[in-house]
Amino acid sequence: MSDATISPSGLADPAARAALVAGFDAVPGAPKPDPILVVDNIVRQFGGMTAVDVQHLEVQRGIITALIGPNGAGKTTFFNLVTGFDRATTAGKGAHWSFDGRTLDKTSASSVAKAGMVRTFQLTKALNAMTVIDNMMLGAQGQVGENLLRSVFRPAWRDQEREVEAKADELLQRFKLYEKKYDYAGSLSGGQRKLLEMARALMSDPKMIMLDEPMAGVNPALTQSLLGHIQALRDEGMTVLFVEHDMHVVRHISDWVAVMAEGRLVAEGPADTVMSNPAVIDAYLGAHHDTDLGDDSLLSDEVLEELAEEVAAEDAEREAEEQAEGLR
Ligand SMILES: Nc1ncnc2c1ncn2[C@@H]1O[C@H](COP(=O)(O)OP(=O)(O)OP(=O)(O)O)[C@@H](O)[C@H]1O
Repeated sequence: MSDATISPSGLADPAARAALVAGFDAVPGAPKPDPILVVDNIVRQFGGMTAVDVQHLEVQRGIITALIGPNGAGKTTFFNLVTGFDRATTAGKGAHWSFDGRTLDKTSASSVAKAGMVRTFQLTKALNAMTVIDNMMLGAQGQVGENLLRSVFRPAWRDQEREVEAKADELLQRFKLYEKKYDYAGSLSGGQRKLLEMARALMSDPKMIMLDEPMAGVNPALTQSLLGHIQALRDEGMTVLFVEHDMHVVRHISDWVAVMAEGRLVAEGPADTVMSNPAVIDAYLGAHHDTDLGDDSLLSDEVLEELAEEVAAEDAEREAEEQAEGLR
């Protein structure tokens, strides 16, 4: 570890974080002083379509990194691959990724979670039909044994269960869900479910948490609360990697931003730098994606002119086609 890396108490000090990220090159695949996740040559094809082709990515320990990109860029597929929920087309053919120094290429999803890298999922129907506390207990599966039912017959299990429940209670208090402990997860609001997903992920004491669109469908008041929780986790020393479409959120909490487009990593850097990077603007506009990049100044005269030219060219092409049709 270099001197620029995190202190045991985490990177709560904004100046320390700014100093740390100032040391990274703002280029795709940039090396970092103390990466917790290192990915090489991870490719995923579906039929003839390449959904992910990431040649090298390092995620720095102890900070919040946002993974952004237009719809279909491959962000969720990338999450699935590194967490063992999907298999790279290059598996066994040069794909390599390691977490906290441990190779994960051939590791199952549950082993990845045990290694300390957890991701959130939308609550499925099955989980909606369970109570909040049962969801939490499920999040701790690795601790009470691979198979909860089998564990029932172990004498030590009851004690362990009590310990795990105490931990669940603590997390539910922290995420303001304790009053809902015995409610069905399906009865929670969208925002509360996001909080539950996060709380459940924390049951396994991860070193890194991966959040897939944590703010989607959350009302503004709860968004603030979720953002606060994410920042608090980082301040306590956890590494956060999150996918998000809301660029205001990305600007607000990210220490570093990685950008994917058409499966590839196309840019990296601090939020302000990345969002004014022409490759990023192209990726979003080129995908005809109407994402608000969170800063109207991005729509410079130059960009507006380019857009007007593109629209005019498309109109002219359409007119020419219509005329040709008319002549037939
Ligand atoms: N199981 C699958 N079978 C076939 N194609 C898939 C599958 N999963 C993803 N894809 C395709 O791979 C590409 C990347 O999808 P992915 O969901 O990873 O993108 P994303 O960046 O997460 O998009 P969004 O922001 O819209 O969630 C898309 O073109 C998608 O249609």
